[in-house]
Amino acid sequence: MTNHETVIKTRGLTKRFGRRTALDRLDLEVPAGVIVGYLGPNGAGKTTTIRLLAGLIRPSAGSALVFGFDAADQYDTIQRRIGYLPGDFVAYPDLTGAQYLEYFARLYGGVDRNRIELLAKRFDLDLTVRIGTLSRGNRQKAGIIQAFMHEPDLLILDEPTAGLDPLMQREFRALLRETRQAGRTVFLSSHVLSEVEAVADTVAILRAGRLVTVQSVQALKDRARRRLDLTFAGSPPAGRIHAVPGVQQVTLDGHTAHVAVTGSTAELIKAVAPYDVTNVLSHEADLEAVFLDFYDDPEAP
Ligand SMILES: Nc1ncnc2c1ncn2[C@@H]1O[C@H](COP(=O)(O)OP(=O)(O)OP(=O)(O)O)[C@@H](O)[C@H]1O
Repeated sequence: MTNHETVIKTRGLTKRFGRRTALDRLDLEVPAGVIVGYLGPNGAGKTTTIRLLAGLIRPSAGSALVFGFDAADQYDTIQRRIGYLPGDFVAYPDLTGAQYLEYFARLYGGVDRNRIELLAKRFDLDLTVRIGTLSRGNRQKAGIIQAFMHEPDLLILDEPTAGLDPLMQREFRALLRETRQAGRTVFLSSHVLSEVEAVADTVAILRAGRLVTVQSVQALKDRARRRLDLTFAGSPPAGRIHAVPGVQQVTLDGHTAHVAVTGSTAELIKAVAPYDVTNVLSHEADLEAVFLDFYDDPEAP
């Protein structure tokens, strides 16, 4: 597979449930080898999109192509190349983890048993325990192994880290990075911004069934406001700081200037360098605020 391939391509993809439009004319393209985070408030249509891509439901209008095949009509052709993790994953309670994975391995036309065992070890999952008696997090691990074990070219993951403890989330992120490294593609939905920010190349934001924006994580960070506390030996050069492009706000507190700036902070640092700066404290970019702007529906009552 070349890295220029378009893995997912939707055109006017629409899903209605009765009179409710869960997904409204989605146009989305995902190239090979990237991790896309699919974000949106509750009920935005994330799960609906994922189920359309996984061929589980049919669109009311428009189309979803995966590897150039129609996700609804030609799913059998692409099934082995896809790893799918459903969101509300309550599967086969009477099977042990091993039996459950064996069942899927047969569906995928065979999977290297060593790979299953390696993944189970990596995620610290006991495969001899019945799925029904596993904790939520451990059940999620079984689902993750099921999605990754046949090394599919595309992973479609609905809230993959739900229920995982921080250690396992870290392991999962490492697995995602390895997956991208291998040139494979990941489409994952999430509510957790920090988690998407940590792994995704691109974020797509959905609101009330409509795609609001698709941006690189870097572009979002550039948009975000950053706060810097600059402390000077003497009085802060407030006028000079104000004049720097991107500076939004300057508040003085003794020898310290609290500065809010959008985009790069390089210009600001350059501008104050000739003054006697004794300390610089940089706070994390406030991505959350950028997202809330996108989430906020100006047309809502
Ligand atoms: N099978 C269904 N029948 C009727 N309505 C549905 C069905 N599935 C989804 N919906 C509706 O479609 C809309 C989108 O739901 P969806 O589950 O895709 O949202 P989501 O973004 O995944 O939400 P969440 O973050 O809460 O999981 C919601 O209003 C939901 O009630």
